Amino acid sequence: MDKQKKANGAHILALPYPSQGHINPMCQFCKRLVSKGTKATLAITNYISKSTSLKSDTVGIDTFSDGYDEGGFAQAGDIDEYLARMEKEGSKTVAELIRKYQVTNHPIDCIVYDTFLPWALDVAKDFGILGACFFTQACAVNYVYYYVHHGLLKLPVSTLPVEIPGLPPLDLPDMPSYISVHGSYPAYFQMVLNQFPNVEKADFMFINTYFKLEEKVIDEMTKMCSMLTVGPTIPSFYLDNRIENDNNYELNLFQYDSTDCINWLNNKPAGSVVYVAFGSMVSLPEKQVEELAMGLKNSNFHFLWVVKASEQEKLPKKFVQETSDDKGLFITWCPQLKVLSNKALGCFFSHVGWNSTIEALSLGVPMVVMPQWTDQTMNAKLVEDVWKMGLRVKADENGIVGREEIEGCLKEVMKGEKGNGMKKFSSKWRDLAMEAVCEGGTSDTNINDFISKLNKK
Ligand SMILES: O=c1ccn([C@@H]2O[C@H](COP(=O)(O)OP(=O)(O)O[C@H]3O[C@H](CO)[C@@H](O)[C@H](O)[C@H]3O)[C@@H](O)[C@H]2O)c(=O)[nH]1
Repeated sequence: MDKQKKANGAHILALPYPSQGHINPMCQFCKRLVSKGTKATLAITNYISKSTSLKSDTVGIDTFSDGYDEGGFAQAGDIDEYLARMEKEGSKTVAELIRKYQVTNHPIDCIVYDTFLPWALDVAKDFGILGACFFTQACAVNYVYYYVHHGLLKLPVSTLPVEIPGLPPLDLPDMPSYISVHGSYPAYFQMVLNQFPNVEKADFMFINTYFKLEEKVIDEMTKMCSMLTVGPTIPSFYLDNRIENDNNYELNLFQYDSTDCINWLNNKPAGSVVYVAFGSMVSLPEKQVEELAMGLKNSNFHFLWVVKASEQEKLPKKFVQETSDDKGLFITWCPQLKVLSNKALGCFFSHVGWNSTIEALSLGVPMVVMPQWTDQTMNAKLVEDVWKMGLRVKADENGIVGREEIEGCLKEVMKGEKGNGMKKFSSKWRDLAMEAVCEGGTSDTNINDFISKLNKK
């Protein structure tokens, strides 16, 4: 490396899976690296770049092709086709990106790639640069997939509960849905197992969790592959506040105006509002939307409900008329962290996507959880039985959660005795999240070690 290049410090190229729940943590991880003197460029797809106006003040943004420049996943329609073409086109266009930077004063030293895109490691190795994988989801979830990938847990599951070191005994509904409903979503299931075949060849393995949150399972999994916890990857303002102007997710795939909802929250008494949101992918059946609406209405708490534009017509009209304004507010997207950290918040009614979960843990907000699929079912188990900061609603035989169940769980968490215990646990997880990212904390130390190894190369 020549002198000029060395003086510029290391440059990493970050490659998230192109969805909101993967772009957010990867971009935040990049911001941490930048705050410690490393240059970071985050690659989004051509389609996302064309259809949004994403920009970041600190992280460079560049593009690659997933093979569907006119519509992304929706253009492909089929996940098998999407992943296959993304691997083919992505490998080519990420290589082009690296070549582009090679002739500048900031050549790429390392690709930090999402474990959902394991082919990126081959691209890194072809160029003789470092490859670091980044697991977005909880360690517990990934350990179950690891077990399946290595044949340590045979499917369909024949003996219950499943015993895996570092985890509580697991019944079927406690595991990721691809396992409990064996044969469901085969392409997605293959994708989560495909995180593992080449993982040992990665130079670093990062995971978006924090040590004290998943201590036992991290210790177990680390015996097999040496994971470095780097989470929670949420804006610094909400935890250690060491990074200037890092108070929001910058790369939003959904447009929104936050003024109204924050003003609305600011006028509500402390702990009085239920925040309802289901991340970027879940689409609830109309019957479930109706039961949720009635459960909220009957519980009589204030609520702030994120209903994406594509879902709005499922809302019962009478309910919207009766509750709009003072009792409830409907929005199509919001700055979730600003909402979760508002004093008016009492609890988070969530689908338990991993980002929403780790955000609630980091901000000390108790949850009522209604998992739908993928990792969410296992996250729900952890929230209720391991971290004890939330309640999981129970569905009927048709998979619908009724209004009484929703009302009962909301009342318990907001006002009940169990709710008081959950609030205490929530504060504990918040303190430990803070500790992990503050100077000398486990995540901070892992990030520092990575940077010093990177700079020595
Ligand atoms: O109004 C909103 C709603 C959400 N968010 C943010 O969007 C992200 C949503 O992520 P997550 O809670 O993980 O949900 P999904 O978008 O549904 O994430 C998908 O990807 C995750 C990571 O793989 C999985 O854990 C989930 O199950 C899967 O649905 C979070 O950072 C939220 O803060 C907002 O900013 N505003």
